[in-house]
Amino acid sequence: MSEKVYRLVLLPGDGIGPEVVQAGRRLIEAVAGALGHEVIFEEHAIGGAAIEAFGEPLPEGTLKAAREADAVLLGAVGGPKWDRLGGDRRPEAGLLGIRKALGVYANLRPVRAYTPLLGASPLRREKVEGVDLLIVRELTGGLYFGPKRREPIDGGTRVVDELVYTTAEIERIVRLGFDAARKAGKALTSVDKANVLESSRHWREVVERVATDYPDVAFGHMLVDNCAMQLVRSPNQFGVIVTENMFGDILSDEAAVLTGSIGMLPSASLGDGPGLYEPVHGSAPDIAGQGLANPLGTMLSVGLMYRFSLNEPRADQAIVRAVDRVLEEGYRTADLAGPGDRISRTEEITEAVLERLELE
Ligand SMILES: NC(=O)C1=CN([C@@H]2O[C@H](COP(=O)(O)OP(=O)(O)OC[C@H]3O[C@@H](n4cnc5c(N)ncnc54)[C@H](O)[C@@H]3O)[C@@H](O)[C@H]2O)C=CC1
Ligand SMILES: CC(C)CC(=O)C(=O)O
Ligand SMILES: [Mg+2]
Repeated sequence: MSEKVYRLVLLPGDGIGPEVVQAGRRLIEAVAGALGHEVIFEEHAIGGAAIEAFGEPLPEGTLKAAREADAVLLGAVGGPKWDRLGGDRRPEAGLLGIRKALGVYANLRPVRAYTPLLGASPLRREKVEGVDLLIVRELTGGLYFGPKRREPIDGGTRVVDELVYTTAEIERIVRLGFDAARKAGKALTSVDKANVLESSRHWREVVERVATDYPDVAFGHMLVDNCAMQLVRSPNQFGVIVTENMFGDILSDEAAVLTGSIGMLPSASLGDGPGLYEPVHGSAPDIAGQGLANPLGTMLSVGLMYRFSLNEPRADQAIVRAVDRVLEEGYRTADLAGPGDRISRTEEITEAVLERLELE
Protein backbone atom coordinates (compact mmCIF):
# COMPACT_ATOMS: atom_id res chain seq x y z
CA MET A 1 0.00 0.00 0.00
CA SER A 2 1.33 3.46 -0.85
CA GLU A 3 1.19 6.15 1.80
CA LYS A 4 0.78 9.08 -0.47
CA VAL A 5 -1.36 12.00 0.61
CA TYR A 6 -2.82 14.28 -2.06
CA ARG A 7 -4.27 17.71 -1.45
CA LEU A 8 -7.03 18.33 -3.93
CA VAL A 9 -9.00 21.52 -4.27
CA LEU A 10 -12.59 21.28 -5.47
CA LEU A 11 -14.18 24.33 -7.07
CA PRO A 12 -17.83 23.43 -7.79
CA GLY A 13 -18.84 26.86 -9.11
CA ASP A 14 -22.32 27.43 -10.50
CA GLY A 15 -25.28 25.74 -12.16
CA ILE A 16 -24.56 22.03 -12.66
CA GLY A 17 -20.97 22.58 -11.43
CA PRO A 18 -21.69 21.34 -7.87
CA GLU A 19 -23.58 18.30 -9.22
CA VAL A 20 -20.79 17.10 -11.48
CA VAL A 21 -18.02 17.93 -9.00
CA GLN A 22 -19.83 15.79 -6.42
CA ALA A 23 -19.62 12.91 -8.90
CA GLY A 24 -15.91 13.67 -9.38
CA ARG A 25 -15.34 13.69 -5.64
CA ARG A 26 -17.00 10.33 -5.17
CA LEU A 27 -14.86 8.90 -7.96
CA ILE A 28 -11.67 10.25 -6.38
CA GLU A 29 -12.69 8.69 -3.06
CA ALA A 30 -13.25 5.36 -4.79
CA VAL A 31 -9.91 5.48 -6.62
CA ALA A 32 -8.09 6.55 -3.46
CA GLY A 33 -9.66 3.66 -1.54
CA ALA A 34 -8.62 1.18 -4.23
CA LEU A 35 -5.06 2.49 -4.68
CA GLY A 36 -4.49 3.12 -1.00
CA HIS A 37 -3.66 6.79 -0.97
CA GLU A 38 -5.14 9.49 1.20
CA VAL A 39 -6.86 12.54 -0.22
CA ILE A 40 -7.40 15.75 1.66
CA PHE A 41 -10.18 17.73 -0.01
CA GLU A 42 -10.61 21.46 0.29
CA GLU A 43 -13.66 23.05 -1.29
CA HIS A 44 -13.65 26.71 -2.31
CA ALA A 45 -15.90 29.19 -4.03
CA ILE A 46 -15.39 30.47 -7.57
CA GLY A 47 -17.53 32.27 -10.14
CA GLY A 48 -21.06 33.30 -9.25
CA ALA A 49 -20.96 31.35 -5.98
CA ALA A 50 -17.93 33.40 -4.94
CA ILE A 51 -19.58 36.65 -6.00
CA GLU A 52 -22.49 35.80 -3.70
CA ALA A 53 -20.28 34.79 -0.76
CA PHE A 54 -17.32 37.16 -1.10
CA GLY A 55 -18.30 39.83 -3.62
CA GLU A 56 -15.71 38.73 -6.18
CA PRO A 57 -15.40 35.81 -8.65
CA LEU A 58 -11.93 34.67 -7.56
CA PRO A 59 -11.34 35.26 -3.85
CA GLU A 60 -7.76 35.26 -2.60
CA GLY A 61 -8.44 32.20 -0.40
CA THR A 62 -9.55 30.19 -3.42
CA LEU A 63 -6.46 31.10 -5.38
CA LYS A 64 -4.10 30.44 -2.47
CA ALA A 65 -5.58 26.97 -1.91
CA ALA A 66 -5.39 26.17 -5.63
CA ARG A 67 -1.75 27.25 -5.81
CA GLU A 68 -0.87 25.00 -2.89
CA ALA A 69 -2.83 21.97 -4.14
CA ASP A 70 -1.58 18.91 -6.00
CA ALA A 71 -4.45 19.43 -8.45
CA VAL A 72 -7.71 21.31 -8.82
CA LEU A 73 -11.09 19.99 -10.02
CA LEU A 74 -13.49 22.66 -11.24
CA GLY A 75 -17.14 22.31 -12.26
CA ALA A 76 -18.29 25.34 -14.23
CA VAL A 77 -19.05 29.01 -13.67
CA GLY A 78 -21.61 31.51 -14.87
CA GLY A 79 -25.33 31.98 -15.14
CA PRO A 80 -28.03 34.47 -16.06
CA LYS A 81 -27.99 36.03 -12.59
CA TRP A 82 -24.54 37.54 -13.24
CA ASP A 83 -24.81 38.25 -16.97
CA ARG A 84 -25.20 41.98 -16.52
CA LEU A 85 -22.02 42.45 -14.50
CA GLY A 86 -19.00 44.13 -16.08
CA GLY A 87 -16.42 41.87 -17.76
CA ASP A 88 -13.95 41.72 -14.89
CA ARG A 89 -16.64 41.14 -12.25
CA ARG A 90 -18.44 38.29 -14.01
CA PRO A 91 -18.14 34.65 -12.90
CA GLU A 92 -16.18 33.88 -16.08
CA ALA A 93 -13.50 36.35 -14.95
CA GLY A 94 -12.89 34.01 -12.02
CA LEU A 95 -12.25 31.11 -14.37
CA LEU A 96 -9.99 33.11 -16.67
CA GLY A 97 -8.23 34.49 -13.58
CA ILE A 98 -7.45 31.11 -12.05
CA ARG A 99 -6.22 29.74 -15.38
CA LYS A 100 -3.86 32.70 -15.75
CA ALA A 101 -2.74 32.66 -12.12
CA LEU A 102 -1.95 28.93 -12.23
CA GLY A 103 -0.20 29.43 -15.57
CA VAL A 104 -2.06 26.52 -17.15
CA TYR A 105 -1.36 27.45 -20.75
CA ALA A 106 -2.06 24.02 -22.26
CA ASN A 107 -5.65 22.84 -22.35
CA LEU A 108 -5.96 19.24 -23.52
CA ARG A 109 -9.40 18.24 -24.72
CA PRO A 110 -9.58 14.64 -25.86
CA VAL A 111 -12.56 13.78 -28.04
CA ARG A 112 -13.38 10.10 -28.28
CA ALA A 113 -16.38 8.52 -29.96
CA TYR A 114 -17.48 5.80 -27.55
CA THR A 115 -18.82 2.87 -29.56
CA PRO A 116 -22.09 2.55 -27.58
CA LEU A 117 -22.75 6.25 -28.29
CA LEU A 118 -22.27 6.18 -32.05
CA GLY A 119 -26.02 6.44 -32.44
CA ALA A 120 -26.21 9.40 -30.03
CA SER A 121 -24.40 11.74 -32.42
CA PRO A 122 -26.53 13.56 -34.99
CA LEU A 123 -23.81 12.64 -37.49
CA ARG A 124 -23.94 9.35 -39.33
CA ARG A 125 -22.43 6.45 -37.42
CA GLU A 126 -19.81 5.68 -40.09
CA LYS A 127 -18.59 9.29 -39.92
CA VAL A 128 -17.91 9.28 -36.19
CA GLU A 129 -16.82 5.68 -35.73
CA GLY A 130 -13.15 5.57 -34.65
CA VAL A 131 -12.88 9.25 -33.77
CA ASP A 132 -10.10 9.68 -31.22
CA LEU A 133 -8.62 13.13 -31.48
CA LEU A 134 -7.02 15.62 -29.14
CA ILE A 135 -7.55 19.36 -29.20
CA VAL A 136 -4.60 21.22 -27.70
CA ARG A 137 -5.90 24.67 -26.95
CA GLU A 138 -3.70 27.57 -25.87
CA LEU A 139 -5.34 28.71 -22.65
CA THR A 140 -3.71 31.79 -21.15
CA GLY A 141 -3.23 34.13 -24.11
CA GLY A 142 -4.94 35.35 -27.24
CA LEU A 143 -8.24 37.12 -27.55
CA TYR A 144 -9.55 36.23 -24.08
CA PHE A 145 -6.63 37.90 -22.33
CA GLY A 146 -5.71 40.84 -24.56
CA PRO A 147 -6.50 44.43 -23.57
CA LYS A 148 -10.18 45.34 -23.87
CA ARG A 149 -11.78 48.71 -23.91
CA ARG A 150 -14.90 50.67 -24.71
CA GLU A 151 -14.84 54.29 -25.73
CA PRO A 152 -17.52 56.71 -26.88
CA ILE A 153 -17.46 57.57 -30.56
CA ASP A 154 -19.87 59.52 -32.77
CA GLY A 155 -22.73 59.07 -30.34
CA GLY A 156 -22.07 55.34 -30.20
CA THR A 157 -19.37 53.15 -28.70
CA ARG A 158 -16.08 51.83 -30.04
CA VAL A 159 -15.14 48.44 -28.59
CA VAL A 160 -11.78 46.72 -28.73
CA ASP A 161 -10.62 43.17 -27.87
CA GLU A 162 -6.97 42.65 -28.74
CA LEU A 163 -5.59 39.27 -29.76
CA VAL A 164 -2.05 39.21 -28.40
CA TYR A 165 0.59 36.48 -28.52
CA THR A 166 4.35 36.40 -28.09
CA THR A 167 6.66 33.98 -29.90
CA ALA A 168 7.38 32.22 -26.60
CA GLU A 169 3.69 31.71 -25.83
CA ILE A 170 3.09 30.22 -29.26
CA GLU A 171 6.19 28.08 -29.21
CA ARG A 172 5.49 26.33 -25.90
CA ILE A 173 1.97 25.27 -26.91
CA VAL A 174 3.06 24.24 -30.40
CA ARG A 175 5.85 22.10 -28.94
CA LEU A 176 3.36 20.50 -26.60
CA GLY A 177 1.14 19.78 -29.61
CA PHE A 178 4.02 18.17 -31.51
CA ASP A 179 4.99 16.14 -28.43
CA ALA A 180 1.41 14.92 -28.05
CA ALA A 181 1.22 13.98 -31.73
CA ARG A 182 4.54 12.14 -31.54
CA LYS A 183 3.46 10.25 -28.44
CA ALA A 184 0.16 9.26 -30.03
CA GLY A 185 1.79 8.41 -33.37
CA LYS A 186 -0.65 10.77 -35.07
CA ALA A 187 -0.53 13.77 -37.36
CA LEU A 188 -0.67 17.34 -36.07
CA THR A 189 -2.99 19.94 -37.57
CA SER A 190 -2.24 23.53 -36.63
CA VAL A 191 -5.39 25.60 -36.92
CA ASP A 192 -5.28 29.34 -37.52
CA LYS A 193 -6.68 32.21 -39.57
CA ALA A 194 -3.44 33.15 -41.30
CA ASN A 195 -5.24 34.52 -44.35
CA VAL A 196 -6.52 37.39 -42.17
CA LEU A 197 -4.79 37.65 -38.79
CA GLU A 198 -1.23 38.80 -38.17
CA SER A 199 -1.14 36.73 -34.98
CA SER A 200 -1.98 33.65 -37.04
CA ARG A 201 0.73 34.42 -39.58
CA HIS A 202 3.29 34.46 -36.77
CA TRP A 203 1.71 31.31 -35.31
CA ARG A 204 2.36 29.62 -38.67
CA GLU A 205 5.99 30.79 -38.76
CA VAL A 206 6.54 29.33 -35.31
CA VAL A 207 4.91 26.03 -36.29
CA GLU A 208 7.13 25.79 -39.38
CA ARG A 209 10.26 26.36 -37.30
CA VAL A 210 9.29 23.99 -34.47
CA ALA A 211 8.33 21.32 -37.02
CA THR A 212 12.00 20.96 -38.01
CA ASP A 213 12.57 19.42 -34.56
CA TYR A 214 9.87 16.82 -35.24
CA PRO A 215 10.72 15.31 -38.64
CA ASP A 216 8.87 12.14 -37.61
CA VAL A 217 5.54 13.97 -37.06
CA ALA A 218 3.35 14.66 -40.08
CA PHE A 219 1.84 18.11 -39.80
CA GLY A 220 -0.26 20.54 -41.76
CA HIS A 221 -1.94 23.94 -41.41
CA MET A 222 -5.68 24.45 -41.67
CA LEU A 223 -7.74 27.61 -41.59
CA VAL A 224 -10.18 27.63 -38.71
CA ASP A 225 -13.34 28.04 -40.79
CA ASN A 226 -12.37 25.04 -42.90
CA CYS A 227 -11.50 23.10 -39.74
CA ALA A 228 -14.96 23.77 -38.32
CA MET A 229 -16.39 22.23 -41.47
CA GLN A 230 -13.91 19.32 -41.70
CA LEU A 231 -14.59 18.34 -38.09
CA VAL A 232 -18.11 17.34 -38.96
CA ARG A 233 -17.45 16.33 -42.58
CA SER A 234 -14.63 13.84 -41.90
CA PRO A 235 -13.47 13.95 -38.28
CA ASN A 236 -11.31 10.86 -38.63
CA GLN A 237 -8.71 12.84 -40.56
CA PHE A 238 -7.65 14.52 -37.27
CA GLY A 239 -5.14 13.24 -34.75
CA VAL A 240 -3.96 16.22 -32.73
CA ILE A 241 -5.15 19.78 -33.32
CA VAL A 242 -3.19 22.68 -31.86
CA THR A 243 -4.76 26.10 -31.86
CA GLU A 244 -5.31 29.51 -30.33
CA ASN A 245 -7.46 30.02 -27.23
CA MET A 246 -10.76 31.11 -28.78
CA PHE A 247 -10.54 28.83 -31.82
CA GLY A 248 -9.95 25.89 -29.46
CA ASP A 249 -12.89 26.90 -27.29
CA ILE A 250 -15.27 26.96 -30.23
CA LEU A 251 -13.92 23.91 -32.05
CA SER A 252 -14.06 21.75 -28.93
CA ASP A 253 -17.76 22.44 -28.35
CA GLU A 254 -18.32 21.54 -31.98
CA ALA A 255 -16.23 18.37 -31.65
CA ALA A 256 -18.32 17.35 -28.64
CA VAL A 257 -21.13 16.59 -31.05
CA LEU A 258 -19.04 13.70 -32.39
CA THR A 259 -19.28 12.00 -28.98
CA GLY A 260 -23.01 12.50 -28.59
CA SER A 261 -22.96 15.26 -25.97
CA ILE A 262 -20.91 18.11 -24.58
CA GLY A 263 -21.39 16.35 -21.25
CA MET A 264 -18.90 13.66 -22.36
CA LEU A 265 -15.84 15.87 -22.83
CA PRO A 266 -13.14 16.12 -20.18
CA SER A 267 -10.19 18.48 -20.07
CA ALA A 268 -6.81 18.92 -18.43
CA SER A 269 -5.18 22.33 -18.16
CA LEU A 270 -1.46 22.08 -17.58
CA GLY A 271 1.40 24.44 -16.86
CA ASP A 272 4.33 24.38 -14.47
CA GLY A 273 2.27 24.25 -11.25
CA PRO A 274 -0.87 22.38 -10.21
CA GLY A 275 -3.06 21.07 -13.02
CA LEU A 276 -6.64 22.28 -13.38
CA TYR A 277 -9.22 19.72 -14.45
CA GLU A 278 -12.69 20.59 -15.70
CA PRO A 279 -15.37 19.26 -17.99
CA VAL A 280 -15.55 21.19 -21.26
CA HIS A 281 -19.15 22.22 -20.76
CA GLY A 282 -20.50 25.26 -18.96
CA SER A 283 -22.85 25.64 -16.00
CA ALA A 284 -25.94 24.57 -18.04
CA PRO A 285 -28.42 26.77 -16.14
CA ASP A 286 -31.25 25.22 -18.16
CA ILE A 287 -30.88 21.87 -16.36
CA ALA A 288 -29.20 22.90 -13.08
CA GLY A 289 -30.47 21.43 -9.84
CA GLN A 290 -32.61 18.77 -11.51
CA GLY A 291 -30.31 15.74 -11.40
CA LEU A 292 -30.10 15.79 -15.21
CA ALA A 293 -26.42 16.67 -15.61
CA ASN A 294 -24.17 14.19 -17.34
CA PRO A 295 -21.23 13.74 -14.93
CA LEU A 296 -19.08 11.63 -17.30
CA GLY A 297 -17.02 14.56 -18.66
CA THR A 298 -16.09 15.45 -15.09
CA MET A 299 -15.38 11.83 -14.16
CA LEU A 300 -13.14 11.48 -17.21
CA SER A 301 -11.43 14.73 -16.12
CA VAL A 302 -10.66 13.00 -12.81
CA GLY A 303 -8.99 10.30 -14.92
CA LEU A 304 -6.84 12.96 -16.59
CA MET A 305 -6.01 14.34 -13.14
CA TYR A 306 -4.70 10.94 -12.08
CA ARG A 307 -2.74 10.66 -15.32
CA PHE A 308 -1.12 14.08 -15.45
CA SER A 309 -0.97 15.35 -11.86
CA LEU A 310 -1.02 12.30 -9.60
CA ASN A 311 1.13 10.00 -11.70
CA GLU A 312 -1.41 7.16 -11.73
CA PRO A 313 -2.26 6.54 -15.40
CA ARG A 314 -3.84 3.19 -14.49
CA ALA A 315 -6.58 5.10 -12.65
CA ASP A 316 -7.33 6.97 -15.89
CA GLN A 317 -7.46 3.70 -17.81
CA ALA A 318 -9.76 2.15 -15.21
CA ILE A 319 -12.09 5.16 -15.31
CA VAL A 320 -12.30 5.07 -19.12
CA ARG A 321 -13.03 1.32 -18.96
CA ALA A 322 -15.76 1.84 -16.35
CA VAL A 323 -17.37 4.60 -18.42
CA ASP A 324 -17.23 2.35 -21.48
CA ARG A 325 -18.97 -0.47 -19.62
CA VAL A 326 -21.67 1.78 -18.22
CA LEU A 327 -22.44 3.02 -21.72
CA GLU A 328 -22.33 -0.50 -23.16
CA GLU A 329 -24.85 -1.59 -20.56
CA GLY A 330 -27.17 1.14 -21.77
CA TYR A 331 -26.97 3.78 -19.05
CA ARG A 332 -27.88 7.15 -20.57
CA THR A 333 -28.32 10.59 -19.07
CA ALA A 334 -30.98 12.70 -20.78
CA ASP A 335 -28.48 14.43 -23.07
CA LEU A 336 -27.44 11.04 -24.51
CA ALA A 337 -30.79 9.32 -24.59
CA GLY A 338 -32.56 8.38 -27.78
CA PRO A 339 -36.13 7.22 -28.25
CA GLY A 340 -36.90 4.28 -25.97
CA ASP A 341 -33.78 4.71 -23.80
CA ARG A 342 -34.29 4.67 -20.06
CA ILE A 343 -32.91 7.89 -18.60
CA SER A 344 -30.50 7.78 -15.66
CA ARG A 345 -30.15 10.64 -13.29
CA THR A 346 -26.73 12.07 -12.41
CA GLU A 347 -26.43 10.04 -9.22
CA GLU A 348 -27.46 6.78 -10.82
CA ILE A 349 -24.91 6.90 -13.62
CA THR A 350 -22.23 8.07 -11.16
CA GLU A 351 -22.99 5.06 -8.97
CA ALA A 352 -22.88 2.77 -12.02
CA VAL A 353 -19.38 3.99 -12.92
CA LEU A 354 -18.17 3.52 -9.33
CA GLU A 355 -19.54 -0.03 -9.23
CA ARG A 356 -17.66 -0.94 -12.41
CA LEU A 357 -14.34 0.62 -11.45
CA GLU A 358 -11.71 -2.12 -11.43
CA LEU A 359 -8.40 -1.13 -9.91
CA GLU A 360 -6.07 -3.64 -8.40
N1 LIG B 1 -15.87 26.24 -18.11
C1 LIG B 1 -16.90 26.97 -17.75
O1 LIG B 1 -17.11 27.25 -16.58
C2 LIG B 1 -17.83 27.44 -18.79
C3 LIG B 1 -18.84 28.27 -18.41
N2 LIG B 1 -19.77 28.66 -19.32
C4 LIG B 1 -20.89 29.47 -18.81
O2 LIG B 1 -22.00 28.58 -18.61
C5 LIG B 1 -23.22 29.30 -18.82
C6 LIG B 1 -24.10 28.56 -19.80
O3 LIG B 1 -23.46 28.55 -21.06
P1 LIG B 1 -24.00 27.79 -22.34
O4 LIG B 1 -23.58 28.56 -23.50
O5 LIG B 1 -25.45 27.46 -22.15
O6 LIG B 1 -23.15 26.43 -22.39
P2 LIG B 1 -23.31 25.09 -21.55
O7 LIG B 1 -22.17 24.22 -21.91
O8 LIG B 1 -23.47 25.38 -20.12
O9 LIG B 1 -24.67 24.42 -22.07
C7 LIG B 1 -24.94 24.20 -23.46
C8 LIG B 1 -26.02 23.12 -23.61
O10 LIG B 1 -25.45 21.86 -23.26
C9 LIG B 1 -26.15 21.28 -22.19
N3 LIG B 1 -25.15 20.68 -21.27
C10 LIG B 1 -23.97 21.20 -20.91
N4 LIG B 1 -23.36 20.40 -20.05
C11 LIG B 1 -24.15 19.34 -19.86
C12 LIG B 1 -24.03 18.17 -19.07
N5 LIG B 1 -22.98 17.91 -18.30
N6 LIG B 1 -25.06 17.28 -19.11
C13 LIG B 1 -26.13 17.49 -19.89
N7 LIG B 1 -26.28 18.58 -20.66
C14 LIG B 1 -25.30 19.50 -20.64
C15 LIG B 1 -26.91 22.40 -21.51
O11 LIG B 1 -28.05 21.92 -20.83
C16 LIG B 1 -27.20 23.33 -22.67
O12 LIG B 1 -28.37 22.91 -23.32
C17 LIG B 1 -22.81 30.71 -19.27
O13 LIG B 1 -22.86 31.55 -18.16
C18 LIG B 1 -21.38 30.54 -19.74
O14 LIG B 1 -20.60 31.70 -19.64
C19 LIG B 1 -19.75 28.21 -20.62
C20 LIG B 1 -18.75 27.39 -21.03
C21 LIG B 1 -17.68 26.98 -20.16
C1 LIG C 1 -16.47 30.45 -19.91
C2 LIG C 1 -15.25 30.71 -20.74
C3 LIG C 1 -14.33 31.63 -19.97
C4 LIG C 1 -14.47 29.51 -21.13
C5 LIG C 1 -15.04 28.45 -21.97
O1 LIG C 1 -16.06 28.48 -22.63
C6 LIG C 1 -14.23 27.23 -22.00
O2 LIG C 1 -13.14 27.21 -21.45
O3 LIG C 1 -14.67 26.25 -22.62
MG1 LIG D 1 -16.15 26.73 -23.99
